[in-house]
Amino acid sequence: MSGTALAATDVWAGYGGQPVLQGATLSVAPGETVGIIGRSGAGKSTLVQVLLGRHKATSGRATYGARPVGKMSRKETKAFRSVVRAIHQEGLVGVDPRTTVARLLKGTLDDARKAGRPTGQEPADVLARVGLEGRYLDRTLYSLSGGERQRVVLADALATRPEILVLDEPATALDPALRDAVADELAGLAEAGVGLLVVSHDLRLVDRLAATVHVLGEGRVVETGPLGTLLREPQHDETKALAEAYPEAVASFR
Ligand SMILES: Nc1ncnc2c1ncn2[C@@H]1O[C@H](COP(=O)(O)OP(=O)(O)OP(=O)(O)O)[C@@H](O)[C@H]1O
Repeated sequence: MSGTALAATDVWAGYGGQPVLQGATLSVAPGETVGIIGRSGAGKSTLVQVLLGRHKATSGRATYGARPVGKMSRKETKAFRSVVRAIHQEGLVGVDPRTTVARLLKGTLDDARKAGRPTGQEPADVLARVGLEGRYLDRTLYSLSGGERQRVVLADALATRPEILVLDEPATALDPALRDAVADELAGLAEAGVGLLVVSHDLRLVDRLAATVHVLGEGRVVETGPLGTLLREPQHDETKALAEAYPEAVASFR
């Protein structure tokens, strides 16, 4: 499945008949780094959920290669979930907080093996990549600090050697030093060819990680470009509003 793009094409979606996305189109493939910015409530997380097959589009398509993500068989879904990994601001949705770190990572590594992507890694190897020592293996997720948990979430995402990482506010619970360390790790992955789709209000992080940035507004992508260009010379009203909301970021691009 190498080189396969994850794409949204003219996606419409919402909640209880209320539209949020109204014709959103974008894609990310291995070797590409793509950002999504937009005002709070613009639908960034909704678009991510549609791309991951976790929220149904009312019209339009979310596809991985030629396959619609919402219509994969169980086996295909398993393979998809080990190649396209996601990190959310809420952390590990649906995982029992009493699970130990070792158990979580072992489960992920086993799933990757079953999906035909053996990694040859042990949970301790995976943890070491995010700077956590082996003593964390026996800790429950519940007992970790917010920052430790977020690093475990990242370790878990990296465990399957994904081709595309979808990051929805990946660094919110981290202190500045850790945030930089995580950004370094993610930038390194991008250099190694992992595709990144980054959603964040942290424009420094978006600029560091994403070569191409889409502005989501009015339910669709209203403007696209490198972040510096978007903020220095915003064309669309949504981009202008964002530039006004982040004066420090704009100043840093002057
Ligand atoms: N499960 C849900 N049920 C009903 N409405 C929802 C649900 N999830 C999101 N929404 C609404 O859909 C709209 C878009 O939400 P979404 O989380 O996609 O925006 P966002 O751009 O990611 O926002 P933020 O930057 O604040 O995280 C918001 O008005 C939100 O209240």
